Amino acid sequence: MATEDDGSSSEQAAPKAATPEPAEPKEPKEPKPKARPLKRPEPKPVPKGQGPGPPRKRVKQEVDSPSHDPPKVPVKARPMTPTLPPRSVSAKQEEKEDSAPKSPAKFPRKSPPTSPPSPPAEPASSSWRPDWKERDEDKWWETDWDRWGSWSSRHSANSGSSARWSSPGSVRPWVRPAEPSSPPKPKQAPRAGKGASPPKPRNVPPPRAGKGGNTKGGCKGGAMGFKAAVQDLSRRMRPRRASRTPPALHTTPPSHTPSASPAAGAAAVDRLSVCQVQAANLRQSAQHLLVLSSRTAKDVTQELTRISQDLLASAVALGKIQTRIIDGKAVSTQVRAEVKEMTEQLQQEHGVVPGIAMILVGERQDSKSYVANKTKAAREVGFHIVDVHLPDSVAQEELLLELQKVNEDPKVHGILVQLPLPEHINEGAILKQIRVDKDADCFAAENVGNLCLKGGDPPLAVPCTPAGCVELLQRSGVEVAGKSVVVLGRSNLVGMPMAQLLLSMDATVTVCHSKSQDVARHLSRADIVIVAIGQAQFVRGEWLKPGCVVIDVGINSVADETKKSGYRLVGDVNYAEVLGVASMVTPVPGGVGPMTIAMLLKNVLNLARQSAGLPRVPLRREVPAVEPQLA
Ligand SMILES: Nc1nc2c(c(=O)[nH]1)N[C@@H](CN(C=O)c1ccc(C(=O)N[C@@H](CCC(=O)O)C(=O)O)cc1)CN2
Repeated sequence: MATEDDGSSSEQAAPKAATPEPAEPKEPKEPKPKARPLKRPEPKPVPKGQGPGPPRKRVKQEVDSPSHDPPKVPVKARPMTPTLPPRSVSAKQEEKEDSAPKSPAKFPRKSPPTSPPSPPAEPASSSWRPDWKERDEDKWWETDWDRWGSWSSRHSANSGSSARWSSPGSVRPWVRPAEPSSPPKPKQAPRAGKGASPPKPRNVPPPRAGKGGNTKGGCKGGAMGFKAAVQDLSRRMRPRRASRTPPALHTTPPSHTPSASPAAGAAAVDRLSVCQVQAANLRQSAQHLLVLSSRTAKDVTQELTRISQDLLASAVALGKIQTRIIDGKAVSTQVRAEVKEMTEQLQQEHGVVPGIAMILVGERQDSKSYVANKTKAAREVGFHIVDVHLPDSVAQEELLLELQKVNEDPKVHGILVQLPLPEHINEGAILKQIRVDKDADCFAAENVGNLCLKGGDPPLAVPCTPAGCVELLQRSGVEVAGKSVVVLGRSNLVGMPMAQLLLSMDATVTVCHSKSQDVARHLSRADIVIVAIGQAQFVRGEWLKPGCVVIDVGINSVADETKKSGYRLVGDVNYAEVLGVASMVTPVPGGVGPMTIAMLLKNVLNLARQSAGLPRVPLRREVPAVEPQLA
């Protein structure tokens, strides 16, 4: 895709200076589970410290016209300081929210329990479904502000794929706890050689009268056809030479080596075993469906969903899930190209050039690098740029004065104060002074409030990183409405607004944080997982529900002697383990990070449009839903 220098690759960005109180990546103390053989060496936590760059004495305020001057902070100027590796972006936020020291036990590294407590009874779908049918026009994400409606429904589904998830019969059930099985009873073994549960036979619930008065043993609209089909499925699933005791799933993933060696032979047996268990499970599922055919369509749909989950688990065990890598760099390039086009149009048709003020305080290498990349990206799309760089030692009043200037500058439509600010500056007091209609990051209380309010005004901008995550999901064809989403982290920058955004898109959102119990259990039920906790490679593959979508917001450095810099960037998710389990994952670097910058540009464009009385541009392109891919 694009080769343009967007500052999003690890080559382009400068190493990030550490903060005085760095968040150490908390690596597991427990031994790793036996099965999924991971050759990845444990990264050593890197000592972090404050970047030693001499504080600048000058106050720089430069006005940059589009496509003229080179960046004020050269992108390639990145002193490689192995002892000053980039620190986690989200860690700092998490530090701020929880003053108490974190204990690794708060995010325990352990397998999801095989028998979690029974889920609460699912509410009748009609009583809790959002009023999406009436509110097709309220999907603010892809509509003009003028058509703004209830915040709760503004993302509501109006597409076929959404309806699929919202219809009464297709409400995705909770992942069931393990239940005592009836024969054939395969010996249970961890998924893909790890602690998770393989498909398990379920107890058949006693038949009951179906809703809608259909008590005669049939779903509405063709029970006999369905029954016959299930019988046929059951017959076809029956093993030709059924073994009395189905073999257990093996604890190692099947090998793909040619079958000449004894090891390959053993691997083939492994694969055969897995297939046999899978067939046994399917056969039992079909039998179960036979019983369920006397029940309601909802029961049957739930059972079908469970079967598909079991199939996904089997696919994981067989090494058959192909995890799609969501290319944030490519998507961000696309978004920036769209912003550029719309900027040109805005200038031609209305004579408005979007203007952004970037306020950077201090000499943190990471902040300097991000601001340099933002400046470069803003220049590329044709924005007017005001670049303010203040020394570390700047007084709060002086910073406020600079802020006042850009607040009053009519050429500036969006203001960005790069975070974090030095310790002696009251961050909240500064952010409060940004004019709400120039709040490019959606930090202002009014904008944050509107993000949360049902039926309130729309926020004038959307928080950049969460908006980037949503954009990645949408452009990857991932439907959010009705899905179970777990957000790990509750920072003001990512976790909190992310959860609100997803809630407004009709997701069922669970927020886990440093005080949450049994994070793995929450994760094992999530269709979509968004991780922003600032702990290197914290989320394990075995915790995840097969086929889920993983968005990794973390940026952490770990020591890597093979690199010239002495470190490399990793996310909050154990990427290697997630491959083959999740249906999609964002990499680090090259995932969410570049989207943060692209969405900032989009925010500023929209602020400029709104300042001219124009509606904001749609944030979304319709894309077909993507199902998990099997190899
Ligand atoms: N005012 C703000 N401050 C901060 C924000 C923010 O959204 N507004 N977010 C973060 C930092 N950030 C943007 O400012 C940011 C972080 C990471 C990236 C990025 O492109 N990362 C690359 C890797 C970069 C590297 O090699 O170091 C990637 O993930 O691929 C962009 C922006 C805190 N402050």
